[in-house]
Amino acid sequence: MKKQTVSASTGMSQINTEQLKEQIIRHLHSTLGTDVNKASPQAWWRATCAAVNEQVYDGLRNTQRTHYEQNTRALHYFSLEYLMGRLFSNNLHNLGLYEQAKQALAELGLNIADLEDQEEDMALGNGGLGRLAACFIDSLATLNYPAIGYGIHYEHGLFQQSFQDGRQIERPDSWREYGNPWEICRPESVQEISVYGYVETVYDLQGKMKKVWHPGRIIKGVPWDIPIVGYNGSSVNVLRLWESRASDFFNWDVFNSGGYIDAARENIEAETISKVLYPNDETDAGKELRLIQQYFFVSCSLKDIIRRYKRAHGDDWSDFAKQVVIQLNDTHPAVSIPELMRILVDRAEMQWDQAWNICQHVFAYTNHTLLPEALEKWPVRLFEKVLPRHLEIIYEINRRFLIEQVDVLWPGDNDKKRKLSIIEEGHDPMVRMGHLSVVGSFKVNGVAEIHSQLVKSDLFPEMVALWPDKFTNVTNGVTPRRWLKACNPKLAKLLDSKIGDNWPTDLKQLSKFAAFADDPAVQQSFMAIKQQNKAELATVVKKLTQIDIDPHAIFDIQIKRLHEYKRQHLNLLHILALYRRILQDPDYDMVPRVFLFGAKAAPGYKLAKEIIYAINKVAEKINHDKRVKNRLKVVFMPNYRVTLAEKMIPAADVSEQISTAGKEASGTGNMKLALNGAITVGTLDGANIEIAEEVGSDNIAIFGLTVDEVKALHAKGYNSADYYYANPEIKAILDWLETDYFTPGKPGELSAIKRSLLEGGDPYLVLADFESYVKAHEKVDSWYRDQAGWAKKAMLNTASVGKFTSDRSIEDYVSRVWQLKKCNITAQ
Ligand SMILES: [N-]=[N+]=N[C@]1([C@H](N)O)O[C@H](CO)[C@@H](O)[C@H](O)[C@H]1O
Repeated sequence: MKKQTVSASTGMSQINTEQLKEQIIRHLHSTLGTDVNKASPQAWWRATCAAVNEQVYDGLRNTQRTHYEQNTRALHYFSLEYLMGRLFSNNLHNLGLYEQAKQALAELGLNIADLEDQEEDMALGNGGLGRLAACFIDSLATLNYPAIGYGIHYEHGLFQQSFQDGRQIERPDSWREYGNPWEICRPESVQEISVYGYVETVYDLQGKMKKVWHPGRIIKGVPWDIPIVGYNGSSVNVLRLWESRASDFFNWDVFNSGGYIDAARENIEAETISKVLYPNDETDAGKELRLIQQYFFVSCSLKDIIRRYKRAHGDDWSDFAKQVVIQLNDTHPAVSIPELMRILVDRAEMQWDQAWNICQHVFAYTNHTLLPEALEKWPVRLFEKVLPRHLEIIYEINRRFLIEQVDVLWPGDNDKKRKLSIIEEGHDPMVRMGHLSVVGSFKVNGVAEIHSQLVKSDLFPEMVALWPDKFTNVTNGVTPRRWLKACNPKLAKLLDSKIGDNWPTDLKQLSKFAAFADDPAVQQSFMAIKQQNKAELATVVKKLTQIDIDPHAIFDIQIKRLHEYKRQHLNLLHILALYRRILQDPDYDMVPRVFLFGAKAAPGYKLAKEIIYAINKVAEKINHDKRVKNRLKVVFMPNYRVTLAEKMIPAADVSEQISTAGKEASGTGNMKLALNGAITVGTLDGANIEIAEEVGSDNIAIFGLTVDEVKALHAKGYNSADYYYANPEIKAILDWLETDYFTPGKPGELSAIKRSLLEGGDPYLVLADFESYVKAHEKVDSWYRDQAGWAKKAMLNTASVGKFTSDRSIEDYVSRVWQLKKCNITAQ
C-alpha cells in the first residue's frame, strides 16, 4: 500500500483516487462483509462512508487532543433541532475528496449521485431554526473554534410528506432504520437524569438548610457523536445527541420483583423521550413530553460539560464561566438555567449568589421569533409535577429579580412586576421561558437587524431598560459549502475560474464577481448554468410529480414551512389572477412562468393544510388547461427537505420572500436563493432588508407595507373587506375559490382561505399587500424579457451577498457574545 501524504494543518492523510478506491473495496470486504460483484448501491455507499470516516476520525482524534491539551474555552450550542440533511457529499467536499471519490467510484463502475441517493436526510429539525444550527456548527469547525453542538438523537425526525388527492399526508421518518454511518455511540459517557418526584427540605448538623430532590423516575441518556468536518479539513468538532433509555437500576429491581410489565413499560416510557421530533415550527407544543425532552437533553449536556470541566479543574468552579459558554437556541433549552443552579447549589453546595453569578456568565440566548404563539410558557402545575426542584429555583430567581432589579428601577410599580415576572399570574399560572432566558443570560440577540430592534422595542422593552447592553444583533447566515459549492458545482466552477477558489471560506470575495456583470460572455455562461440547473430540476419534477415544466420559463420558487405569516396564499392569489387574465384574454402577454412550492404544514395546523390543498387543486386545473398554453404551471413538490432544497435553489430565477413585514425574524432561504443568482420578490421584513441593502434596489423587487405601516394599519383598524370590494380582481379570485371550479362537484372546498381573509380578518394583511405584490411581479416579468439585463441582476445578487455566510455570523457571535479563540489543530 503506497504511503499516504498527511496534511500539515490537520494531520489528516490526503489520499488520492487510487488509495480511496483501495479503501472502499477493503471496507466492502471487511466492514460490510460483501464483495464487488454482488454489492448493492447501499453497500457501496456504506463502504465509501467507512473509507471517508478513516479521514474524519483522524481529524476528530487530533481536534479533541488539541482542545484537551490547550484546555480551550469552548462554545456549547444547545438546540432541540439540527436540520442536517445528508452528510456524504458534504463530508467529501469539506475533506476536499469529492472529485477523487467521484473518480474512484466511476472507475468502479458507479455513479456517485446514485450513492448520494442512498442516504436518508438527517431531518432532526423543523425549518430555519434547525438548519441555522446545522450551518453554524459547519462554520464553527471550518473556522477552528472549539465547539460542541448538543441536542436530541430523535429516532424519528420530521415527518415524511406526501399528497393524497392534493392533501398532505404525514408518515414517520425512519432516517436510521438501517443505521447511520456518520454516528458513533459513546456508552462511556452515558448520563442519568431525574424527573418527577418531590423535594424534601432537610437541615444538616450545622442547621444549614438543604434541598433534596427525590426523583420519581431515572432516565438514562446515551450519547451519539456525529463528527462535524470543517471545510479544508480544518477542525473536526462533535455534534453530541442524546438518546433516552430506561435506567438499568430501576429496571432490574422491578424486573426481579416480577414486575415485568412495569419494567417493560418503564423501557417504553423512557424511550419515548427521544422517540420523535415535535413537528411544530413557530408554535409552542406545551406538551409534558416536550418539556421532558427539553430537560432531558440539557441535563445530560450540562453533566457532560461539567464532567469534562472537572477532569481539568476538579471541584474548583472559579474558571467554569471562563471555560464554558452556552448558547440557547431559542427558549427550548432555557430550563438549563435552573438546572445549572440546581447542580451548583444542591450538588456542589455553592452559595446562591456565587452560583447565580456563574450562570449569568455562562448563558446567552437567541430569540428567533416574535409570534406570540411561539413564545414558550409552561404551566406552573406541569413544572411542579415534572421538575419540582427547578420550579422552586425559578421562584427564587424570580423573587430576587423582582426585588433586586425591577423594584429598583420601578419602585412599588406592580404593573411592571406583573409584566416582567417570570411567572405569569392567573388562574393557570405559567412560567415564561423567554423572561427566564433574558434574566438568566448575559447576552440576548435577535437574528436580523430589524428583528433585534423589534425584540428590544416590542418584546422586551423593560428588560432593555434594565440591561441596555445585554441586547445585541447577529444576522443569520448560511454555509456556502453546502449551499453553493456542493449544491451548485457548475456555478462554483465558474466562480473559481473568475475570482479564484477562496470564496468558500471568504465569501466577501464574491464581490469581485460583480466586475463581470456586464461581460456578455460571462453572462451567457452564468445563464447557461442556470438553464442546466433548471433542466435538471425539471427532470426531478417530472419524476416526483409527473408534471412537465419548461426550463425556459421563469422558475419562481417559494420554499419554507407552510405558515400564514409566510403568505403562501398570497402567492396563490397572484397565480389565480394570472390564470384569470389568461382566460379573460387568450393573448395575455406574460413570460411563461412555473411556480414551484415546497412546504410542510404542522400536522395540527388546519388552515396551513387547507392552503396546501388549494394550491394542489389550482395546480391540477391550470396544468391541464389547454387555454393556458404553457404560460403558467404550478408545482407543489412533495416532502420538501434539505436535499430537495439543494436541487431547487440552484434552479431558481425568482425567490419568493413575501412574509408580512415584522413577522419573519430573518429567513435564511432568502440568502441561499440570492447566493445562487435568484432575484428576490420580497417585503421589507427580516433579512430581506439587509439583502436589499447589499444587492441594491435595481436587483431586487421590494413590495408591500413596511413594519411601521403594518403597525399603523392595525392601529387604524384594518378591514380586509374594503380591499375585497375595492379591487374587482381580488373579489373575482376569492369568489372563484368558493365555486367548484377547482374541485368539480365540491363547491366551497377551497373556501377556508377566503373565510380566513374576510371573516377571519386577514391578520397577515394578504389583501392589503396584493396590488403591490402583483405590480412587483409585473416588474419581474418585464426584467426577464431583457436576458442580458436579467443576467446582470442575477450575477449581482450572487456577487453581493457575501455578508450572509454563516462564517460572518459566527465571527459576530465570537466578538459580541462568546469571546472564543481559534484553535489550530496539531497533527500527531
Ligand atoms: N423558530 N423560529 N424561527 C425561525 C424559523 N421559523 O425557524 O428561525 C429562523 C432562524 O433564525 C429564522 O430565519 C426565521 O425567520 C424564524 O421564523
